Amino acid sequence: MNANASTSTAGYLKAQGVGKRFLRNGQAVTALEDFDLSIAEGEFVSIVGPSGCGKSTFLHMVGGFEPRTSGTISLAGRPVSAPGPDRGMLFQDYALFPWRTVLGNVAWSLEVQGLPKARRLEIARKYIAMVGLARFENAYPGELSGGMRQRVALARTLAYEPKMLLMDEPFGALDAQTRELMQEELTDIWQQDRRTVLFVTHDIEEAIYLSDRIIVFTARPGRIKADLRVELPRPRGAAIRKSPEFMDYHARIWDMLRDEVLRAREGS
Ligand SMILES: Nc1ncnc2c1ncn2[C@@H]1O[C@H](COP(=O)(O)OP(=O)(O)OP(=O)(O)O)[C@@H](O)[C@H]1O
Repeated sequence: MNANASTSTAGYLKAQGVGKRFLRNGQAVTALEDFDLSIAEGEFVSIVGPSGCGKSTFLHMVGGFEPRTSGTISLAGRPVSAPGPDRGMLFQDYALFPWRTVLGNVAWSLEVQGLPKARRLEIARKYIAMVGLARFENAYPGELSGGMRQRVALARTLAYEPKMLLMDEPFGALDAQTRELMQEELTDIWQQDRRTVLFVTHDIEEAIYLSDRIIVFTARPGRIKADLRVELPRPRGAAIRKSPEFMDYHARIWDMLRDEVLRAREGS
């Protein structure tokens, strides 16, 4: 993917002065305040932070699902004001249609775009194969494990080829072993076309394993406490998790996060 001529690669996704206030029981809750973030095209960026610091709120604003109270967000030079096919969202709950097969679920987003049937099936099959489910294209979600369902959801999001993937704790509901395997599959898939990704997680290890950059949020209102580049080589095999460099990143990030988690607890 090439950078749009009118956009510097560093500012592919650009958030400036973003703020969000909610009203809860008549009281204003400031989730984010004067928040700036710039992401380059093709970067895999994770956000970690204490519970309630505004991570999901930010992701939903980038997705165009949540209106901002202040500030601007643009993607590839275009202002973000509503959801669009240039951004693909993936959540913890797969939100698959139980009455559709794997193929039917993945082809659905292409149906919405009005693609002819033969083309829809061709693209859907390509992404189903990419997530390793070619043998299951006629299975229904109820016949699949949680990890397989999340792979279907990933294939469905990839199938409409968004410029940017927005992932909110996508592996949060999976058991530890499946989660680790899904992380490995996601990096393999990501390496094929290096789409821009913004990934929210509570799991420091997951963030280090997947990311080029990790943004550590403060307790609410969320601000950037640290912006760390992960200088681990790619491709990253499972063994990298045991390397001293990996453990050093883990210790540094947990040190920064611990204070914020404590602050968030005191404030809640
Ligand atoms: N629709 C809403 N109405 C009122 N308050 C909200 C709403 N959505 C989020 N909030 C509040 O905004 C703050 C940030 O929420 P958000 O879900 O973005 O946090 P988070 O960092 O993603 O948390 P977690 O890690 O627990 O998912 C929280 O205090 C939350 O209660």
